[in-house]
Amino acid sequence: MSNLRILSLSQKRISNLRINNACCCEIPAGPRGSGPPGPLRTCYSSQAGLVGNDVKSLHAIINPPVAKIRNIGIMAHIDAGKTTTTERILYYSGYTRSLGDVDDGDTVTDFMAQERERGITIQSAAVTFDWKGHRVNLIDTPGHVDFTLEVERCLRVLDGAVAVFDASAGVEAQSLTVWRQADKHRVPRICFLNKMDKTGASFKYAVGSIREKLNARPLLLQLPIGEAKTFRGVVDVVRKEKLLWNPSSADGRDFERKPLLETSDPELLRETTAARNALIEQVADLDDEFAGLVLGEFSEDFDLLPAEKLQTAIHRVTLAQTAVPVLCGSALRNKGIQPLVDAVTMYLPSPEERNYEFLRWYEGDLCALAFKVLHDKHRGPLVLVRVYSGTLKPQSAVHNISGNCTERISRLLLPFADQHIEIPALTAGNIALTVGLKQTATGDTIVSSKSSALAAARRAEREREGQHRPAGGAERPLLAGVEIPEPVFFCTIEPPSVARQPDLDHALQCLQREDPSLKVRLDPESGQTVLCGMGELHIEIIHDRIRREYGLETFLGPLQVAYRETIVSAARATDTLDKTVGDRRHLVTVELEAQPVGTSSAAPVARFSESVSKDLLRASQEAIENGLHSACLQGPLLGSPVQDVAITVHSLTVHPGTSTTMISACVSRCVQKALKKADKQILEPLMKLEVTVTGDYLSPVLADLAQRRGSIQEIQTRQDNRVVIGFVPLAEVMGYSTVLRTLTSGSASFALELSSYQAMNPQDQSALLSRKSGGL
Ligand SMILES: Nc1nc2c(ncn2[C@@H]2O[C@H](COP(=O)(O)OP(=O)(O)OP(=O)(O)O)[C@@H](O)[C@H]2O)c(=O)[nH]1
Repeated sequence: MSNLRILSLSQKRISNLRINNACCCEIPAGPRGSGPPGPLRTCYSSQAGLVGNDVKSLHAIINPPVAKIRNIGIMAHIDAGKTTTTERILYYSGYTRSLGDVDDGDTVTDFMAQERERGITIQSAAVTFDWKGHRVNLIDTPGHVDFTLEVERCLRVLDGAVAVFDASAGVEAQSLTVWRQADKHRVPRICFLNKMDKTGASFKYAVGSIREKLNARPLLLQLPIGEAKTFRGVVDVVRKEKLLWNPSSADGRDFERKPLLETSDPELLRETTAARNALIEQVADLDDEFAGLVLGEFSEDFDLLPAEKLQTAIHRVTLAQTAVPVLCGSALRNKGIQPLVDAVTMYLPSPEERNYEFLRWYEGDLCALAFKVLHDKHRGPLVLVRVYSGTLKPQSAVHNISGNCTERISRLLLPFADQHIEIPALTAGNIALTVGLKQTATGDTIVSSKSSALAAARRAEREREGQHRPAGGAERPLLAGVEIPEPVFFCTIEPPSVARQPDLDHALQCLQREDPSLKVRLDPESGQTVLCGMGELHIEIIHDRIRREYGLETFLGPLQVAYRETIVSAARATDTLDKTVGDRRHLVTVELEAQPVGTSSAAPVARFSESVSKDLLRASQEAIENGLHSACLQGPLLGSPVQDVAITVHSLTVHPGTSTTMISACVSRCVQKALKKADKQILEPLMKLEVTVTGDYLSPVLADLAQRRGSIQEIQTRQDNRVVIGFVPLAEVMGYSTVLRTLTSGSASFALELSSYQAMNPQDQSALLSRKSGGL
């Protein structure tokens, strides 16, 4: 028991303990650091009684006070250094005993084999650690555009985020995208300007780009001491102290904090005083309470204003999202990470400081969101959940509102990358993995029981009525799910033999539960399975995972762009279906018109003329709409989905006894006839492209883009680089990374993001159609 008591003293010491499932404790014989490098395999049983008098202290670790919890994410542009920053944070928090390195492929959060090989973060891994009395649940999010859904899914459950930027590049395309996503979910943020050691790093430039591109108000809480090669440490503007890292300390653990003095640092002190005064004025402008303080007691001398008062006001301003604290450092050179984690605990909100409106409907009863599903070979599906209210317990039944099913949770685990600690309960504000939920998918809302869901629904409905808001959806008060973007690429996938098709179906089913941006469909003509994904990398990784995790060597067909189709003129059609099945006659006649609609609408808009009898419509509206939808799944030109169309049903006659399936079939066939008659148009995905290139390679890049039907919007100057911003059809940038590497000797980088679907011009459209009909 005495060993367990150590747990209550310092969470850090957990890493020195090894407690197996039978709850016998073991302290490693060797000194700290003598074991194998990498994460420790710490886990303990939650069985009652086993921990005796230490239950209370153990609980403090497992379920810390909610005010001390920080659910945060790290978000940024690809390669800005999120993974390296996370690794440093885990190391300094005591959870890892060696510094992982993305370049050597041994990081904790990039635990999937492909991530290690490719050096990118595919899945956001959730890790939990403690920092100076705070519990931090940290989710490392991927930066590649193919995985924006992962970012979005994580933002949904975060209370705060750290935006990491490359200080030599400032705000890049993908940072802008994630910033907008964080705005949408109203997630308070702090900024970390990483790579201050890199040639070309510029604090001033990076801060300027936050102001201009993100339209945010940066609060400079630090100033760098030196830049690029000379970067040595940072100045804490709030406290007027310098933090210098010991150059002989290999891991950056060792740094000293000293007040700035007139005698030793006159210039730095002057600069810091000016920055502090500017910070105080800026915060006072944004926070009335702080303004009162500044204008009253401390108006004569800001130096007298206690740092704590300024920090509290910065916390409020960060929470209100009227400004963003900015810090800097170099994760790779181990500088600036500890103050960054201090800032996370100091300025980012605890769960109880966020205003989640749905909480009052549950009145303290369980309400949780499943935000990620992982498949573990041994434990089956693991579902990452965030609890918003109430308590989640193992060995208990829960109700999934979204899936309308009741399931059983067998165990609860605190995630530490691929290491997990078993816990006896999960309280509001926390994030953990559940074992046992077999049907729950990403984005599902979990409550204690069906009756609890109904009670919450009634409260939500009453509230809407009270506010005279339109009813709707109140019967199922779901936490807002994550919007799933439409895939832009697809290809066929084949198992190694027909006998392995069920194995492939199983693998794809599991992968889809994990990753809702992956879509799988069956090609009705060829009978082949088709994978639809967000990008080349996305599909490549799915292919790789099927091989590694499910032992299936599959064959992918050529990667194809997911086009859409629409019509540009109206067309009318009539159809009759007359079929006798057994002794039952099914007879339907329909007349309808397909028209283009101006506004963007993925699903067909259904309209009914007055002549369609109301009774008939009531009985068959669902069947008609099913028919419309199925007809629009495959357009007449390429078999791509048809969008931006309205279908008006002018007349409908149905023989008594006709089944609804036959009505759907007749309507579907008739819509296809009308679509065939109309003038048709192919829509292609248009990508927003940002290429960062040095001046000498600008011309070849522009010439190449012109040949790719690209249109250039502007060319910005960013330090020594040129940033080309424009639009280019997706079909023209397949394999662009290889081309760009060759064109620029590997010196350029680019980011792509789906902008819209645009109409192809007639020549390009007929060239595409003849290519397709020629089987090319
Ligand atoms: N010079 C310098 N390089 C850094 C720093 N931090 C990270 N890097 C390097 O930048 C590259 C990308 O780092 P990661 O940590 O993988 O970046 P990421 O943002 O997690 O990348 P994704 O997971 O692919 O989105 C690696 O080669 C790192 O070694 C830094 O502070 N200074």
